[in-house]
Amino acid sequence: MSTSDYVHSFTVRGIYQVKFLLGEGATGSVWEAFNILTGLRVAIKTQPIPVDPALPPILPYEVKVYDLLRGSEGIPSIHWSGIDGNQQVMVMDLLSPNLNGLRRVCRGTLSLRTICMLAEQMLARIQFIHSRGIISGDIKPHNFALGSYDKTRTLHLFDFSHAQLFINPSTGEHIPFSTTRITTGTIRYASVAAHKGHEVSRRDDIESLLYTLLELYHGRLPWHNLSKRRDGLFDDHIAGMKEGTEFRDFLSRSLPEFRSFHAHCMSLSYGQTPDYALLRGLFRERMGKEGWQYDWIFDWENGSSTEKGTLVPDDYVFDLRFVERRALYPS
Ligand SMILES: Nc1ncnc2c1ncn2[C@@H]1O[C@H](COP(=O)(O)OP(=O)(O)OP(=O)(O)O)[C@@H](O)[C@H]1O
Repeated sequence: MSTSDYVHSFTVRGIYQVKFLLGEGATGSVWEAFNILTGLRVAIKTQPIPVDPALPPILPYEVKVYDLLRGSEGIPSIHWSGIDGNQQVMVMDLLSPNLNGLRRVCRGTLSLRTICMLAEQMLARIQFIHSRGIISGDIKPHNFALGSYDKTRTLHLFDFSHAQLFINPSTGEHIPFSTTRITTGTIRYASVAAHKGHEVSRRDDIESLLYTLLELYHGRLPWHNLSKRRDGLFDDHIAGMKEGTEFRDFLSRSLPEFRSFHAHCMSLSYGQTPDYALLRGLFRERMGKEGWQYDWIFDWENGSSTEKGTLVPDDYVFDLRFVERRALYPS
């Protein structure tokens, strides 16, 4: 993070004082701020109003999705949204660093115990959004984070800029299958069907969750280097790897839980409801077998007791903004 990230200082609606830049994504910038009346710390996502009025505004779309998901555990609350100056703005609950940053703090990989606890909450979040007729379209470590204040044990799912309804609200029916879709989301975690331009459904979120968990556990996926390219040159190659022997070999060297997870993903047809309980059961069973408790104390809080420890010395101020900037633009 460069020093220039700290000199930005502006208020939103005269109430929220921005402190610093938390991160930047494809659709906007996210800032940490506080309410000058109450002191409450919040996150603010901003996006310049498109110069061309024909361009669809993405942030108001995301606000609508949050509206449909309002009030549930593990989904950040929106405090205010609208236009301030020349920006679209969304004021939301402040979250902790995302799982990609935390994996890096833990020297690149997370323990199986932490993976099992995360899987429990990740599946609950995904099942919830699906129950509201929404698919994320962008399940990845970067879009999960623990909360702040009294929610530091609750994993949140956020960033719904790629979300879509899979149920047509007027007919109540599943959107029809098609094969002309442009691949959206993040290539590294995209499902094979998404690579092929097939319309996505709940199974694709679940397949992306498998890649997410595998990366958190192993530190990298077989197509890691290829997926760093931003020009899309290797996208087809990555799709081939996901279906090919390289990934099957990778899975055969991995845990039986992930192999069963993968088998379930492959068994799902378009429009079919995933068996969330079956998937949760895989990790619950492992927790039981190992005699582990769901205490929600994750690797990054307990570095001293794990063999490899974390990258953060005990006396260091726990500030992951420095880690995250590199995570967004990996070398
Ligand atoms: N509520 C929040 N609290 C703390 N950090 C947040 C919050 N929302 C987003 N961030 C961080 O800000 C960065 C960008 O956020 P986000 O992923 O929402 O943006 P985006 O433009 O939609 O990104 P993408 O390119 O993944 O679509 C990420 O590092 C994320 O962890």
